[in-house]
Amino acid sequence: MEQIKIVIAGPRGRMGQEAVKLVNETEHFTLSAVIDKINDGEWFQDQVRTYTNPEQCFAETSPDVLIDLTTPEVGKIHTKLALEHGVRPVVGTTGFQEEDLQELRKLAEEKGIGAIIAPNFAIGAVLMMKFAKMAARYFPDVEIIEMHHDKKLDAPSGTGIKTAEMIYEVRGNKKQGHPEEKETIKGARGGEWNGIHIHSVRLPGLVAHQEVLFGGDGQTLKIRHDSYNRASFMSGVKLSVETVMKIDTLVYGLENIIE
Ligand SMILES: NC(=O)c1ccc[n+]([C@@H]2O[C@H](COP(=O)([O-])OP(=O)(O)OC[C@H]3O[C@@H](n4cnc5c(N)ncnc54)[C@H](O)[C@@H]3O)[C@@H](O)[C@H]2O)c1
Ligand SMILES: O=C(O)C1=N[C@H](C(=O)O)CCC1
Repeated sequence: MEQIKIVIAGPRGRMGQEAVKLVNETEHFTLSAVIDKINDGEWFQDQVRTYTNPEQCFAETSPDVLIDLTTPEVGKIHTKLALEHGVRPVVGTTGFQEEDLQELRKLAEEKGIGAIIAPNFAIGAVLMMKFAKMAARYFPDVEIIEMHHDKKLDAPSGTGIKTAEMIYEVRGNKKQGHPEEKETIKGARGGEWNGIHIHSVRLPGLVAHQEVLFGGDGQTLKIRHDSYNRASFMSGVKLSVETVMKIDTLVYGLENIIE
């Protein structure tokens, strides 16, 4: 199998550390360099050079793929720079808006290279979203409760937003609850996107969890996924790296690349 040369941005982070392990343990993956916000020019784990300047990194190491696991603002910059340098981004970083996706898709297509932005790499989470989309056809009343560790920067989570988008595709906009309901404490009903309420819980001890709660006449349906560690995301990262080499547009969401 042909070697895929990979740069990882955010290699010291919770996800970055797992991604480094994945790349080192996968025979046809090679780590070319890492991009960090500190340690410019230093060796990373006695293995590859650290760059703080992504453009210099891409120019000097000519990788095939960038795996970005940083922060919402940094991730957007890295993804754009990667595409401009002909490097295929696999992005787990969350916080991308619709207009970011549009701009990046245009850039990927102009360059004729693939890009994958996946709010959740865990296969179980992707199935949870697909099942939620199926259920929404029969249960249009739904609320999303996403629960994450308390170091998370963005709320709602990328997964929460993606789930709402997938439900919206079949259900459309719908006002839920009492037409005259009023919040006596601001935010009590969570965030709302096209009538879908998303509640964000942040607690120490959690990793990444989500429940999609449907209600109908005399019944409820709960679809829940739990990631107990970051290894749960790595088979999705591996699949994304392999797939991004074969496509020539931007794919948003792993549900579009798994059967
Ligand atoms: N798609 C998924 O399945 C999935 C799963 C878990 C986390 N995430 C997302 O991945 C991102 C990272 O999560 P985490 O828990 O690993 O966070 P983290 O805070 O542990 O790691 C982020 C890392 O990015 C680094 N960083 C910050 N600025 C940088 C810069 N300018 N250049 C290079 N590196 C920089 C930080 O030093 C840190 O090590 C978040 O956006 C999170 O929401 C996605
Ligand atoms: O730990 C995080 O941060 C996670 N973020 C993703 C999201 O925002 O949906 C997915 C799971 C973990």
